[in-house]
Amino acid sequence: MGCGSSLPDRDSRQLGRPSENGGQDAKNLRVKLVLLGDSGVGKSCIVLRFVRGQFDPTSKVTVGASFLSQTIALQDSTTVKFEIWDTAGQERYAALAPLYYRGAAVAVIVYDITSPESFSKAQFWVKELQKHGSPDIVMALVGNKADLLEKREVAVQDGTEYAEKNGMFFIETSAKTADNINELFEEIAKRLPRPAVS
Ligand SMILES: Nc1nc2c(ncn2[C@@H]2O[C@H](COP(=O)(O)OP(=O)(O)OP(=O)(O)O)[C@@H](O)[C@H]2O)c(=O)[nH]1
Repeated sequence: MGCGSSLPDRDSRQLGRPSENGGQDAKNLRVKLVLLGDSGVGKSCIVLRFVRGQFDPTSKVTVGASFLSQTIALQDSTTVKFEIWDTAGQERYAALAPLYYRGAAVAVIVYDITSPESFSKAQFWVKELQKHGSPDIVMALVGNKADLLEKREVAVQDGTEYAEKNGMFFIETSAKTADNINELFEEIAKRLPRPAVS
């Protein structure tokens, strides 16, 4: 289960079913977020860094999917509770992905800046979500492992341009150094549609 392998049972469920959104008001948002991307790009490590502030260099592959939640407070005193579904990137689990992205308000599509194949796979997931995801889904494109600069094979500009063309937010992160991890989730939180106040 990747970087999630060291998580306590209380918060981690393998092969669980996603829950529907709900239980939110204008000041306390609750959003379902799904992470998609090739195996090994660092999805589990991004979640572990965001939720626990940890990094596991011996991270193992995710089986099925795992679930974690984390709440952040924004400057306008809004809180956002992210219900995070970290999907398995291995091809054998691809058919399960719709279970996790269906009804998701946010999709974070991750590639590894040292792997052009993972960038192609990210584009596959963007197209899949454009066809089958919620029409108003907020999508973020993430180039992870930004600490491996000397091994970079995907230019920043390629990520930026692809994201712009597809109406996505783009950021490069490092789960290893924590660079831009909190910023990723804060930026997503700012872009969420706010529920109408009655
Ligand atoms: N240098 C570097 N290594 C990273 C980073 N993020 C993850 N890794 C390493 O990349 C490998 C895969 O990370 P995971 O988080 O398990 O990858 P995943 O995308 O969840 O993979 P699946 O579970 O198979 O879908 C592990 O060895 C991590 O230690 C990063 O930002 N920098």
